[in-house]
Amino acid sequence: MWPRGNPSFSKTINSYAEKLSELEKAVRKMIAESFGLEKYIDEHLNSTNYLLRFSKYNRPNTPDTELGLSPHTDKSLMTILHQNQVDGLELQTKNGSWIKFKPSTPNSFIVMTSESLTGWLNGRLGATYHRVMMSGNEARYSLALFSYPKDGYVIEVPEEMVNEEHPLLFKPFYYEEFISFDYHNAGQEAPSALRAFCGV
Ligand SMILES: O=C(O)CCC(=O)C(=O)O
Ligand SMILES: [Fe+2]
Repeated sequence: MWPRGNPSFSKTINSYAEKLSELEKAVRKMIAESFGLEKYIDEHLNSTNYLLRFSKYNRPNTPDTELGLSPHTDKSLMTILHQNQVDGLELQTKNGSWIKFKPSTPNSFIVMTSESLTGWLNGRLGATYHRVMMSGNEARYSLALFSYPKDGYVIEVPEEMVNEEHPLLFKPFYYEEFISFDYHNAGQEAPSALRAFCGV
């Protein structure tokens, strides 16, 4: 888009991503604490990379509602989404119904748990199944920050997460191998690519 670069845009986006990654870390720390996993937090947070994705969804070609993005779970640890004033994100509840995400203010974010976090927590938090549905006359813009484990970091269920009530669900895995598996087995999306990849 900018063959000679755009330092000012790049600086703004970098500082946005930096702040958002702090939010992501704070939430992941709270989740880990709620499961008594304090001793793993520093190592976990320090072995994370981030990716910020910009998306534009054109307004639908028809007066009806159109699919903007197919239902899926993200493969990351967590995803934080921020959008313009045009809604469209929908989340599936446990009973299979879809609910619309309505940000309470233009500055609201939504934090979603994704498959790699499910893997680390031995399934104790599910991955959010979500999609984008477009209606109306305006384009939708969204920014998604994905957190994911660095190459070479083994995601292994902590022993504290395994007991009689919660038997081990996942073998240790590398994120990069999981992504590659998912890429080559796109049909395995639902219910869980992770289960297909490294389920016990
Ligand atoms: O645009 C959105 O709200 C959702 C984007 C999304 O689900 C994704 O990029 O994985
Ligand atoms: Fe997604």
